[in-house]
Amino acid sequence: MDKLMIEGGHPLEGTVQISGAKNSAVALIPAAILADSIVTIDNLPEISDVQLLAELLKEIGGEVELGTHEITVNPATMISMPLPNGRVKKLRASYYLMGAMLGKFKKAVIGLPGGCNLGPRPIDQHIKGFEALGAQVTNEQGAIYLRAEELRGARIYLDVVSVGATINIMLAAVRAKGQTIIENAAKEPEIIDVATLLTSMGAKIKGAGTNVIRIDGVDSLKGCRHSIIPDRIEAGTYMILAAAMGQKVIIDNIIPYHVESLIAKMREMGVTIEVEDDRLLIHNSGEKKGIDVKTLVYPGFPTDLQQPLTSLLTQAEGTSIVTDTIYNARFKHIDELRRMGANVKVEGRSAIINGSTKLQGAKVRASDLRAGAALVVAGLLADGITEISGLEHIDRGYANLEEKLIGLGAKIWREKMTEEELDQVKN
Ligand SMILES: CC(=O)N[C@H]1[C@@H](OP(=O)(O)OP(=O)(O)OC[C@H]2O[C@@H](n3ccc(=O)[nH]c3=O)[C@H](O)[C@@H]2O)O[C@H](CO)[C@@H](O)[C@@H]1O
Ligand SMILES: C=C(OP(=O)(O)O)C(=O)O
Repeated sequence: MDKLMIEGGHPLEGTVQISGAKNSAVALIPAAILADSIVTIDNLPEISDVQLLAELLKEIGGEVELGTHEITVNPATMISMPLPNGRVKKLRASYYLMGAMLGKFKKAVIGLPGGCNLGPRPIDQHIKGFEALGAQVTNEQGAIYLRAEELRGARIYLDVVSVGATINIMLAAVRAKGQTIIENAAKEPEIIDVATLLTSMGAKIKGAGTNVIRIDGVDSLKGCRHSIIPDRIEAGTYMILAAAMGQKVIIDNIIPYHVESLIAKMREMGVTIEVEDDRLLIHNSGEKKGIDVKTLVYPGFPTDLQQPLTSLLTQAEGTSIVTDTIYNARFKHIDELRRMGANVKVEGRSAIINGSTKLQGAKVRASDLRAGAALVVAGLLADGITEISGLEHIDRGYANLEEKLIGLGAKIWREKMTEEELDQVKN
């Protein structure tokens, strides 16, 4: 097992290319199950969630070729094999196998998903949607059993705005008889991306990206080629890194509109940002002001950027308050930031950050994906060496992290953990 080593204090300069979106890729790959012929997806991020999904599609008999930036899936030989545990627990997005396999085979057995531990992450709205479409759903010993004689379109109102439930219901509904209407749907760009792929496959979907999505079911779906949208959360992470340590950093291959909420909040802090067609230029503008941030569903400020932003706010003058309205336990990075000298406390769903504080390198642990990103930001800011363990979380969502950061001038590398360190992680 490796740890990430960062020698802090080196300024960043240059251009970073943003990869395809994790949260699109992990839905698009299961969506390929629904086709009758070959689906090719490009601009694929090199992350472990993608590798796991490729393996899961092979487990159900798919012919899958995973290249560096492209995946080809031939679903013709797939069968509805049960996937009760193993790989499904290693990522959140394995829940999309439920919608896709229910749509295609009218039956599926899938273990409960894993993913970042951010407090309770129920899937009741997914199940409510599948049941409304006519499926019988039971939870037996940690696996969800889904079965339907036939799927029939239905009107489904989501009690909670959920990205996963919106996409999962869409995946099943494209093969249902008649019309499905999802009300109070989530509006994230990744939902539009999935709808675009499904439409290229022959699905009839209107309203993706708004809070009402209408789907007219079709009898079959064909293969196609699709290119994934840029990862707005990876882009946001590099924007934060640039504001923390950059001289002049260009964040390239993005859709600036997708990161508007972060641009607005960073400008409020006093960061200078120039917006161009598909890139942003971030200049180091010296002193930063503390701000208050509340995470919301899209187009509000994304919860997935809350943790890395907290690290940047340790460098802002005055008090900042970061409130997460989406998850109730997304502050596991705060203890680690405190270890590095940050003046932060958690009260309920808010982190209260007093700055600015000089951070010191320390041995810290990433408890989840974006906690890892927060520690990378802190490590680049800190004096001395920071050692980050828990890299399996970071690798779920950041493609070629060290390569990209070294390209900007950072001093960052991986080292094997010692026996003693491995023992500490196990205990
Ligand atoms: C793979 C993927 O795309 N992950 C993203 C997705 O996660 P995920 O799809 O799991 O997140 P949701 O949008 O579903 O969750 C939003 C909120 O709704 C609650 N909820 C959700 C479903 C449900 O059936 N019942 C329920 O109560 C959740 O506990 C959470 O409080 O959206 C989150 C919110 O933008 C992001 O943080 C994750 O990066
Ligand atoms: C929470 C996240 O991922 P997941 O839903 O896959 O656990 C994330 O990407 O920040």
